[in-house]
Amino acid sequence: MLELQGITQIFGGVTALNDVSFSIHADQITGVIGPNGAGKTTLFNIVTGIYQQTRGQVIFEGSDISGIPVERLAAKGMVRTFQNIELFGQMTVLENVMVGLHSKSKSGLFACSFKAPWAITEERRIREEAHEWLRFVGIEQLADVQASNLPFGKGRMLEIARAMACKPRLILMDEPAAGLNSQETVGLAELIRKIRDLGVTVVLVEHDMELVMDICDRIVVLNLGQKLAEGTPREIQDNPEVIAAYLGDDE
Ligand SMILES: Nc1ncnc2c1ncn2[C@@H]1O[C@H](COP(=O)(O)OP(=O)(O)OP(=O)(O)O)[C@@H](O)[C@H]1O
Repeated sequence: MLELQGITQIFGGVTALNDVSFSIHADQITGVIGPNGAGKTTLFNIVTGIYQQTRGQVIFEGSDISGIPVERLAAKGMVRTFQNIELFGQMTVLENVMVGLHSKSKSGLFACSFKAPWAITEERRIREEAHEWLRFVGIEQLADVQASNLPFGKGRMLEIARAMACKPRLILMDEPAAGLNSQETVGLAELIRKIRDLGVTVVLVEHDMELVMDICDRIVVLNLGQKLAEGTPREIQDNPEVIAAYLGDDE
């Protein structure tokens, strides 16, 4: 579904990624892990068009998407969430999801703002669909709250609802558990599984090893800008090189 081929990223004198290749399989949850500075965020930024890699190719469903900006990737079926949640703070929770749906609707924001009859029906449909996504992530009761007033954990759920409203085939999540308490992290794990079970491929960069080992079907380990290992959670946990470079740090 997504293939990274020989990705190299050099910033000035720093080689952040050095010839990294791996594939993301459809309908699976893949975790990208590694110590601080391993190159995880850089890799996400390359896949989502924020950085243009020095060398290598990013292939999504058979076509090269290198350098395509994130807004255009959503139309191709790929969305991402950010480590620092990015919401429209002055809008309500519901409106934050509706914005994403409007950008895909036939009538668009212009017709809606002039209340054309077909746009009113469309508006009703979009509102209902937005409610469904809020229900899906478990925050429907907060639909009318201003987004800037949301507690952090709920904001993260909203960001995921908004991304899912784009009906992606692939969702990339940058440290989705960062800042969540343990109860919220359990809820996040359930939600990520539910997303996978809808047939959406999930890739996450994450530091919470318990979460990664619990939910991922596959794990890719980066270290010092290179791929150190890939495999199932069990294979990764038993890999001596991974233990030495990373997992062993906690012991
Ligand atoms: N825009 C940039 N300019 C220069 N160097 C950068 C830039 N972005 C990242 N780097 C360097 O590239 C390397 C990889 O950084 P990156 O943020 O991708 O690692 P990471 O695995 O995401 O780390 P963390 O877990 O701390 O978020 C680091 O040495 C970092 O200092």
